[in-house]
Amino acid sequence: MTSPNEGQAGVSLTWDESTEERPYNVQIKGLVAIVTGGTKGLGKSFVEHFLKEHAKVAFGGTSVALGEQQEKEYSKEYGSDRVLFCPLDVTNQASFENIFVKAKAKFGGVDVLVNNAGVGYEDKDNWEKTIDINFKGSVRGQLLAIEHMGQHKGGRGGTVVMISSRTALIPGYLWPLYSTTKKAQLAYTEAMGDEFYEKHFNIRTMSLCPGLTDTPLPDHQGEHPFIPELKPIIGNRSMFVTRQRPEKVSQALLQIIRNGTTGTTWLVENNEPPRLIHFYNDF
Ligand SMILES: NC(=O)C1=CN([C@@H]2O[C@H](COP(=O)(O)OP(=O)(O)OC[C@H]3O[C@@H](n4cnc5c(N)ncnc54)[C@H](O)[C@@H]3O)[C@@H](O)[C@H]2O)C=CC1
Ligand SMILES: CCCCCC(=O)/C=C/C=C\C/C=C\C/C=C\CCCC(=O)O
Repeated sequence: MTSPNEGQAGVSLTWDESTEERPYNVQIKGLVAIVTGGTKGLGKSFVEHFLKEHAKVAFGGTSVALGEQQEKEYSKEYGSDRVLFCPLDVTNQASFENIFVKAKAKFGGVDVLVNNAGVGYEDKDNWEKTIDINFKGSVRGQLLAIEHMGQHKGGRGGTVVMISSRTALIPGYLWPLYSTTKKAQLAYTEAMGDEFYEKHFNIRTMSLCPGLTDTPLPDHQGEHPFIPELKPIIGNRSMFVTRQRPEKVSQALLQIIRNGTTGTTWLVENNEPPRLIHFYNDF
């Protein structure tokens, strides 16, 4: 049986179909990764970890001046042949397709998509952005990955990682819609992670669910996201939770890209190593 990693840089494996084990051992060095929302927070940390591990990275985001500045800095440190910034809005099909096209033109192919861009709006003026970016943006990314990475279209196959959230597993009352989009993204990923798709496209799809992490995103804690009158009630409570360091999530990301099986869901919280989540024990 052909390996799911066949064609990815530095990888040539076979597997035994009679077992459930998939001997993934993907090398990060030499891979070409796309990271969405890559200029800040977790995305920035992912970009830097890929570069440190000798991968090539196309990163995109809506903060164009910041992204261009970072591209210059990374080029100096890691070489201009290993990094590319593209303005990217994951809600826009042409914009999202552009980063695949540019990455393939510069690097010769794409091996990994990290669907990281995400927001947490819950208020009456902005809530639809949370669905458009977190859920619809992730679906758009998955479909583009199949189109541009799938071996049925001449791609070399690869890996999609959805950055979901602990709140997809245990929804929080402070972020009901955000939790919902993350749960929807998780359900979609589980289905797209079926071996059926892996066999057709040679693409693994997995979810990584971080717990609270030290980035700009959770900074509205202490204020209710859509009912300001609740601020005094929730303020103290939310401050008890320690935010983990972004590099712990990046290390988890690299670990599951190296060894994770398609369709799996991983929780990374409290600065601990990633933990495989087993669903459906009661079914
Ligand atoms: N920080 C946390 O506690 C946790 C974060 N996450 C998830 O991690 C991911 C990254 O979040 P953080 O780094 O924490 O947040 P962040 O706010 O620091 O970064 C989000 C990034 O997404 C970009 N972005 C927003 N809208 C976009 C769009 N339409 N197109 C392209 N890029 C866009 C932003 O410009 C920013 O660079 C999100 O999906 C978030 O839901 C998951 C669990 C915990
Ligand atoms: C958009 C808001 C940021 C969402 C952060 C996220 O994705 C993951 C958070 C993980 C853990 C949060 C845990 C506790 C937060 C502390 C207090 C809130 C209480 C929520 C509750 O009890 O339901």
